[in-house]
Amino acid sequence: MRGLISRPRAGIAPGAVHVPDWLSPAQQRDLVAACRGWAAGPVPMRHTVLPRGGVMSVQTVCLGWHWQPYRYTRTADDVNGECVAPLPDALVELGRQALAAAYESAVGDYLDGRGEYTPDVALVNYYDGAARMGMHQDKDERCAAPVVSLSIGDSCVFRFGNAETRGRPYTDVELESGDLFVFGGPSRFTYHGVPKVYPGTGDPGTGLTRGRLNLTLRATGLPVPGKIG
Ligand SMILES: O=C(O)CCC(=O)C(=O)O
Ligand SMILES: [Fe+2]
Repeated sequence: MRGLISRPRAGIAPGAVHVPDWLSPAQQRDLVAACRGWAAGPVPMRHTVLPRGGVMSVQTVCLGWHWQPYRYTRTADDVNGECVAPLPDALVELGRQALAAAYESAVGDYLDGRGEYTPDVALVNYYDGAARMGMHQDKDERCAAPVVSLSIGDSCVFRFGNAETRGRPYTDVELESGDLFVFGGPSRFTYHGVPKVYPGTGDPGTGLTRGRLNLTLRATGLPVPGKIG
């Protein structure tokens, strides 16, 4: 929620930047409406089942590629076998703007050999009041391009740790609706998680009356269909 006192942008670790209130209220409303559509299909939003049978409390729908622990596929074989919806160009563009906003004049250090950032997958995560995400690394990608994370709705504690263990040292950052968090470069493989969501803290004006939405953009490094080289 936009408070009286604006929160400053913060470098949390080298390559990890928190930009509060980055999305405008209109952008948040548009993203909530779009997420509702993506959650409906062709692959419905669902709780991901982990390899040892555990079920994530967070619900997820993917765009561009379908993510399951350890792999990306074009079809959602663990859900309904349908092809995932494409990643909209508007989200790629938003990812590029996010990178520029986070890294400012240093953005060039985080771009690929072509001087670009081209995410090809978005995970849309929904947290109800009880959902959490354990400490993990985003490491199923064959590409070290930064991860862009956008938050809408209820505030949460985002725990940003270290690249060696799930434990300390870590920094707890409160992510509110509209906040951007980017981690790349030396922070790209840092363990992170969401130990707590604060129910009822989101502004219903976003269109999300309860819970928290997170959009995570990543570049998988996997081949683009129909493109050679
Ligand atoms: O919800 C968040 O802020 C983090 C999501 C995340 O780490 C992931 O989807 O890999
Ligand atoms: Fe993650």
